[in-house]
Amino acid sequence: MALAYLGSKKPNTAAIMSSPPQLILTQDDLKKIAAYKAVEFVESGMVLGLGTGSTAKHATDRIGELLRQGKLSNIIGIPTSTKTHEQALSLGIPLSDLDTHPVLDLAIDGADEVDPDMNLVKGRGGSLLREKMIEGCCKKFVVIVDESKLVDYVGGSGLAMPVEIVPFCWKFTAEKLQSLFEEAGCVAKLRVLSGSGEPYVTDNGNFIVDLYFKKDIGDLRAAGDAILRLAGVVEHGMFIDMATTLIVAGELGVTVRNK
Ligand SMILES: O=C[C@H](O)[C@H](O)[C@H](O)COP(=O)(O)O
Repeated sequence: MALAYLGSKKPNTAAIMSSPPQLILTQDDLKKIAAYKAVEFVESGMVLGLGTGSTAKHATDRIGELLRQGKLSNIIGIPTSTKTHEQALSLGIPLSDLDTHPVLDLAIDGADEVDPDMNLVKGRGGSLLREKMIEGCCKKFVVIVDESKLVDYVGGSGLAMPVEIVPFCWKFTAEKLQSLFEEAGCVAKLRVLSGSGEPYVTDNGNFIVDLYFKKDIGDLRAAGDAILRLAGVVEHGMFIDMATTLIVAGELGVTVRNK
């Protein structure tokens, strides 16, 4: 059956009525489809990295459901944020941390952007540091996205590439970050809360500076190293060569790609 992806648009009911029967899927449906596909990789006894965000939430819900149904057992989850920690607790998923389980079998998480080489931008939900620590310790890292996340190059969506920084003299660090990528027309903005305008504070007590690029920044490893060399930077949201499997749900169905 053909899958019609309407994103957040309202369905055009007249068009639907006059065309062959189609299954109308929202963007959230696609996220759920990708998430459920990823959970097929989960086996009993695994230590699992539990991602953060609206896509990863579906995967964690599904793991909780399979545990309740007795279809999975002896799972240990390592959550990538306090939000996911709370979700997993509410689902009865046994939890641990990297101190106790420094090697994970599998992690499942969403992404904000995925480039053709499966490099990612993550952290628009603010969880990039814990995600990078945990997903860097996994034997297998399954990334789940709807097709809107696919880009030609990192930063290609025109949306943020987040960098976690210490609060101390954040303007200084933000300016340094912006000038690093002057040639790419970079604009650095401190992430603030929409209501109060106060700085957004991560689970680790840090701030986030969002970098917006007008052009391709080129060599991602060089860019990442330059960012990390700046005192005041904690971590950046480029996940370079970390994903081992990419699951994309889109208009034409689901694709699974391994690296
Ligand atoms: O900090 C947030 C994480 O990196 C998310 O995995 C990422 O922002 C994607 O989130 P969503 O699935 O909600 O688009």
